[in-house]
Amino acid sequence: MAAPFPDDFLWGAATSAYQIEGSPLADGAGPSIWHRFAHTPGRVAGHDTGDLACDHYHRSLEDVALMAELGLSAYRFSLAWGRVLPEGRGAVNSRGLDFYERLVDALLEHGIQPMATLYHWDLPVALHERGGWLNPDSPHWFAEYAGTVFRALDDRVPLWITLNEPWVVTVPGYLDGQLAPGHRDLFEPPRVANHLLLAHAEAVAAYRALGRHRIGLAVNLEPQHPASPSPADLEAARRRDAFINRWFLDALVFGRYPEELADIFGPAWPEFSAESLAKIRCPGDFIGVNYYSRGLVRAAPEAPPLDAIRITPTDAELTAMDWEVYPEGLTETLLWLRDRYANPPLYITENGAAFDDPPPRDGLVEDPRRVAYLRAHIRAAATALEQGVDLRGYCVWSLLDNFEWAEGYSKRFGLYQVDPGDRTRRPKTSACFYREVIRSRGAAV
Ligand SMILES: N#[N+]C[C@@H]1[C@@H](O)[C@H](O)[C@@H](O)[C@@H]2O[C@H]12
Repeated sequence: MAAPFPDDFLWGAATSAYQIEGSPLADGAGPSIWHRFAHTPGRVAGHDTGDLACDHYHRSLEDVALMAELGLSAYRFSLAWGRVLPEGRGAVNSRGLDFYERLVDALLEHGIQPMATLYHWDLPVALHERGGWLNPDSPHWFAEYAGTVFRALDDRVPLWITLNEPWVVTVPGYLDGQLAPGHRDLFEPPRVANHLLLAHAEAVAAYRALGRHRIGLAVNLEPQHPASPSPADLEAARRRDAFINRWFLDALVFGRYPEELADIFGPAWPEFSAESLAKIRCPGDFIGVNYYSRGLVRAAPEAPPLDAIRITPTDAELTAMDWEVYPEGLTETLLWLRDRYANPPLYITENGAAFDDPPPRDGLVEDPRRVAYLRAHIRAAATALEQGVDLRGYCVWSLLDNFEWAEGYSKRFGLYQVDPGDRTRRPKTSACFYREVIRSRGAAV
């Protein structure tokens, strides 16, 4: 196929600190809520923790060499807040910053653009004990942390993401309790979400003070399709679209929350002042899109507060996460962003799939289903590009099999398999496929 991807299109892979680094308390680092959550019995499958993970903290240069072999032009990673500021505020841990400076310098030496995420869910415990994202001071804490990192790295990091998936921080973290900090409360999520948006805005302001212009926020998006044409299912899909797709982006771009949220949360939805709404209006310089699948939605009065649930289709291919393989939903999502938010610059900051990969044979792991998934989704991205979407990059989730949050190490998204024993990295055929895609600038899909 003719490759619509421009020569400066960024081909990347993505990871996050707690999921790959290991050594969460090494060299003066302070514990995060994920360190505490993973060490709480019953919270993570198989009692897995991020204590070792992929041991990236000691193998980062080896991993940069793998990225160079792939021919990546970008690498998206996150910084562990507690490595930089062990108490979340105040004293800087220079050994923590040194780790990230070495990583960034190695990436640049290999011609790989660093794309740094400031927050990928690992809030320092010291701040959580002060109320965490429920505390009205949390945006100021985040801006202090962001400013510390900008001053140390902004001369070498061209692309910044403030928050990864604030919706996941808010809903699994504070509404249904599946992820750290594991709260289950109807009144906390609206306040947490508002503080996250204020934190994003304060970090962007700190960044602008440096005179730079390539900062955004990464959101999880999935088109919501009614399971049937019934009015109840149509209404349920609309509500879930507001709840997942529009909650944060409408706030960032328009300075207002979708009206459905007041219906969904009822008395738990606060009255936000015009001043507060004006402060969260901060679209940044691009939108990061994390896309995995769509939502097939039916009305569910038995599932408050949304009264809608995502169902698993019986006649579709599913990943190991029981997510439908639905590449056309990526095109739909990118076109929706183009039309709703006036064609903003976009990066696909995560796209990938978990499958139950076989053991390696002669040092290679055969993963044809992941190859097919990536091929179909890169093609879907190309279709959106050809329709005028300002798409500037694509990152596979993930470079390495890693700690998949509450699923532990049971779900594997990597281009490289990580040996559960000695953490040896072994390429999968999807890594070979992606290397060819990058070499051909997308023509090989
Ligand atoms: N689940 N899943 C895979 C992947 C997760 O590993 C990332 O940390 C998140 O940003 C996002 O949820 C997507």
